Order: sequence, then structure tokens, then C-alpha cells
Amino acid sequence: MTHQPPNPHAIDLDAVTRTFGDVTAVADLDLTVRRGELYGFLGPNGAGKTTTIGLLLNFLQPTRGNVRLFGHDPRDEEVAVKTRTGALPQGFTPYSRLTGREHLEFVRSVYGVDADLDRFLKRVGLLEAADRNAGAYSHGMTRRLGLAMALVGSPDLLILDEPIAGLDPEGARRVREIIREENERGVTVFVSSHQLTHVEALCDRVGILKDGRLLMQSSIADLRAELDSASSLIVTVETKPVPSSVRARVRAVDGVQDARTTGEKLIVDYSGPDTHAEIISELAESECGIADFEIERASLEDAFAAAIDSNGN
Ligand SMILES: Nc1ncnc2c1ncn2[C@@H]1O[C@H](COP(=O)(O)OP(=O)(O)OP(=O)(O)O)[C@@H](O)[C@H]1O
Repeated sequence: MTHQPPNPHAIDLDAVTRTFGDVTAVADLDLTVRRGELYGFLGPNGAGKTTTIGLLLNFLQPTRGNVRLFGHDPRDEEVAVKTRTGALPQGFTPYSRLTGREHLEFVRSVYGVDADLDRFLKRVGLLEAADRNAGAYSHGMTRRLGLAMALVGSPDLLILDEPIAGLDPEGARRVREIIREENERGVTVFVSSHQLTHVEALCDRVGILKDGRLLMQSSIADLRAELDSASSLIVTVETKPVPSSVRARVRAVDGVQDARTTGEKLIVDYSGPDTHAEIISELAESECGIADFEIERASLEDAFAAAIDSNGN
């Protein structure tokens, strides 16, 4: 008998399209998430994140293409997929007449596991409120209850739709910590957000979705390295205005993307570790001279905004 190695991917989307009437929510999406990875699925409102998550959870079916979790198509092998997956969907609302604890008891019975519910309630900070009706929980408490429900079955894959949005700083810190701990014990995590700051410190890799298409995918480390060299040099010149011939010379320096003037300042966008030194020597030799200069580095948040803006806006 030949032994099949386990599929290395927890998630595989192959040319997946999902339309609603004439709206294309997800367009020809290819995306893979390796086992054990912590993947941040980013995009502005309406990008198609919730639709993608609906496809992963088999709440929705693709119009075209294939979805696979651990190598299984959730349409054909729903039980095999569901028993390994814990999910926090975006619109999760608790049953108003059940307590927080009863919600977890329900999930425990569905999964047939012997979970210590107090441990889960404590982890999400709901132990004291566990015997209150969940219908009266605040938004943050509801999200944390949803997260506890996703965890009870000890899943191999967690799919979390905006788990941090709307939480207070303590709630956000707690949820991030839980996500990190789960990932450290080997759980693959797929977490969506419309704010890079919510997931930046957590994720191994991020993908940015817009209009149903993946604009870019990168490890946070690569994104950061790229950005470290993407900066603006802001130069106060000694003699203004800056002649167009000087701007043209600066623009011709390798690594310079743009050079523009505002008042007595010349602003040069550039990338590359040595570019700023070349710009400065070019200007020092010019008729403008340099009175002062500073370097402004782009933030990850800027890059996220730029990636979204650069496409179709
Ligand atoms: N059931 C539906 N019927 C019609 N259009 C839909 C439906 N669900 C989603 N859409 C449309 O698909 C597109 C993607 O929506 P989706 O909810 O997946 O985006 P999102 O990235 O999750 O946005 P948000 O961050 O606002 O939750 C939007 O244009 C939305 O209006």
C-alpha cells in the first residue's frame, strides 16, 4: 500500500470566483495557506473577505473554481472539514436565551469532545459572565464568546473574520494573545481584517484583497524590508526656487521615483539604501545648496493604503 504524504496546505483556493447576480465578490482567486501558517487576509470594506470566508466554511459555494481545506472539498466532505475547523464568522450573534456557558456546552456536544469549559471561558475573559444570558453581552463579549466557541473543538484550522474589530485595547490584546498561542501549538490561522495594524504584529504572511482580487501577497518581513528602503528625503534648500534643471538631475539619480518642490522644500521619493547620499551630493553641487534635510520613512500602514489606492482608484 502506498502512503500518501499529508497535504501541506491547510487552505487551497484554485481560480475561485463567486458572483451575486451581476456583482463579482471574488474573482479568479488563487490562494494557498500552508499548515501552521498565520495568514492575514486584508482588504478594505467590500473587498470580498467575508465572501471568501463563506466559501471556506461552505456557507457559500463557488460559482467557478475549487476550494480545498486539508485537501478536502468542503462541498463533498463537509464533516471531515468541519471537525478540523473552528470559525468566528463576521455576523455571529448568540442565542439570546442561552448563557455563555450553554453556548460552549452546545459546541462541546456537537464536537463530542471532553473540554474543560471554565478554561475556555477564562481564556477569553468571560468566566464571571459565563452564566448570564449571552443576548445581553456587549459587542466585545460576543466576539470573545464566538472565539471561545471556535476553540472548544481543538481545531487544526481557525478561520476568524475580523476578530479584533470593535474590541477595546484589553479585548484586542487578549484575542491577539490567544491567536498567537493557538498558532504556537500548531494551529493554522486565517484571520481577516480591514486594518493592517490589527494583524501586522501577528501574521507570518499577508494577502491584500480588493474588488475580489488578490493585489499582493508577502511575508511581513519582506514587506518591511521593502519599505525600509522606501522613503522621502525632504530638503530645505539655501537658494530658492529650485530650478527645473536641478529637479531633473535629481530625478535622474538611480532609485529616485519623484522630485517635487513645495515652498523652499524639495521632496524626493526614493528607494534603495544608498540613494539618499547620491541625492544629497547632487544637490550640494548644484546652485541651490542644502540648508537642512530629513528622511521620512514609509510605514506599513502607508504601504497598505498605497497598495489599495494604486489599484483602480
Ligand atoms: N449575499 C450577497 N448578495 C449580493 N451581494 C453581496 C452578497 N454578499 C456580498 N456581496 C457583495 O460582494 C462584495 C464583497 O462583499 P464582502 O462582504 O465579501 O466584502 P468584505 O471584504 O468582507 O467587506 P467588509 O470588510 O465590509 O465586511 C460587496 O460588493 C458586497 O456588496
